[in-house]
Amino acid sequence: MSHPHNSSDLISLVDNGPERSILARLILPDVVVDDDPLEELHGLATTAGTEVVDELTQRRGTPDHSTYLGKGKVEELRLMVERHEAHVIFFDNDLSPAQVRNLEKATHAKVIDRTELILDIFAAGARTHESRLAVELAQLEYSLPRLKRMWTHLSRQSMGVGMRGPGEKQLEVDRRLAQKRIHDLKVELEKVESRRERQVASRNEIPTISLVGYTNAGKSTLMNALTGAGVLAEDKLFATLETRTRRWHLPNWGHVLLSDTVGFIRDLPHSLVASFKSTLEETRQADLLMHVADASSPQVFEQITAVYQVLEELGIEEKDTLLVLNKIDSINGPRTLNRVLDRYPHAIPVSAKTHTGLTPLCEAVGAALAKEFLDVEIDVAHHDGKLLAYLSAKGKVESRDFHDSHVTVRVRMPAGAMGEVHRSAIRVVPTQLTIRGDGGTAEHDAVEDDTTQEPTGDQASAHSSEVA
Ligand SMILES: Nc1nc2c(ncn2[C@@H]2O[C@H](COP(=O)(O)OP(=O)(O)OP(=O)(O)O)[C@@H](O)[C@H]2O)c(=O)[nH]1
Ligand SMILES: [Mg+2]
Repeated sequence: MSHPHNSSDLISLVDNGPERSILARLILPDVVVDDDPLEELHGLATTAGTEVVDELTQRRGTPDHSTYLGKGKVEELRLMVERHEAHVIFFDNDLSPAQVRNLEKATHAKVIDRTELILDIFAAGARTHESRLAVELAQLEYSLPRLKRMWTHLSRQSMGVGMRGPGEKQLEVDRRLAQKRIHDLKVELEKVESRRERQVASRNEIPTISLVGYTNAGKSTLMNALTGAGVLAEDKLFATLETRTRRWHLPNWGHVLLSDTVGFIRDLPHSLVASFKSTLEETRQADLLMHVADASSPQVFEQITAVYQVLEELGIEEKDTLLVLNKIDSINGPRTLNRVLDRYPHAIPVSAKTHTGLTPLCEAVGAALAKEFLDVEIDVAHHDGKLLAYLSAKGKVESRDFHDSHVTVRVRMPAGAMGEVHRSAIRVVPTQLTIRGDGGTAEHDAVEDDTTQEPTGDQASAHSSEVA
């Protein structure tokens, strides 16, 4: 037995190499797949830190009741596990607790379904108090009906830091305790949510734009290209798990706030979407969404649809949205791009990497904001303190000129707040404001002021500069 991995459990615990994983997917008849139906799962498996050693797919009318895949395929999986000494099998599908148990018994490997894998990635990447609460809640809600512990990596166990979210604790707590913890987490998250809601709302005089999109579409790269911010952008799924808001000087417009946030994925676990509500507060309150899609992906249409589905689930699909087709530098031939533009003629092609198309993008953002905000000169009676306060609260006041009978206020107002202005003002005239800068020299000042957003761990340095 010379193979280093042909060893007892004890030795494999001190083996710090990546866990070996096998990918599996059942393709049901109504599912359209391209040449590589396991590409996304492969990305998830490597993001989770495992080494993919083999893969298997099966087309079938319905899943098998007890083992999800058919008997022959389960036997194939068992042989693969044996041959590669694999630790874990990832399924691109969601499995019932009984199916997981039966598959684990038949293959002698850990079986992780798609939801659990995504939860694991979020748990490993969560850096802030807020996102940790959200992930722990989602993991507990997933594991409660199963009363199982979440998957932990061998390497992490051996390093003594194997706990992700509820992790080992889950084994010890009974159902009642888990329910109590879920209750407490919900209460805590509600507090965080309402604090965040107030905080984001307090910046409402500055137009806010939120980047949304499928994971790995290039949102963070675009944020960096537009604002010069140094947010983390990586070729891995869910590189961003928290919201970062930066000041962005939009040419011919002035300062706006740009938020980069967590990416979406198809079949994103519902519990996760719900618990990420506070992390997505900037997106919920944004004046405009920039939906970034990877135009070079063969799955671009499915990904765009998946993003709209998650937005709908969050109740924010009604917003003004600009579709941005990113990565046009890596599209082979204009036909692929035209195929997307045929379906989405108003989309804006860019490359965040080579900075192509950023000028038309800025123009489109300015035009979209112009529909939402008005630059106006308003004459207000001296005694109308209420209206003066309203203008300061809702708009961005540029100047006040005091005259004998009235005050002339030059202000940028959200279109939706103009009703009250027209009711009380002496006179309202549209103007073209010259928006002044904010005094700062850097165009990418961070605006985050949330004390709960304390980065910890190995990404601390990447994030610390953003807490203002
Ligand atoms: N070729 C090409 N690659 C790009 C472009 N924009 C981003 N990328 C690459 O795509 C990968 C993902 O980029 P990110 O900016 O991290 O994507 P994201 O949407 O923020 O991803 P998550 O935060 O993980 O959801 C990185 O490897 C980038 O270098 C582009 O315009 N062209
Ligand atoms: Mg990102």
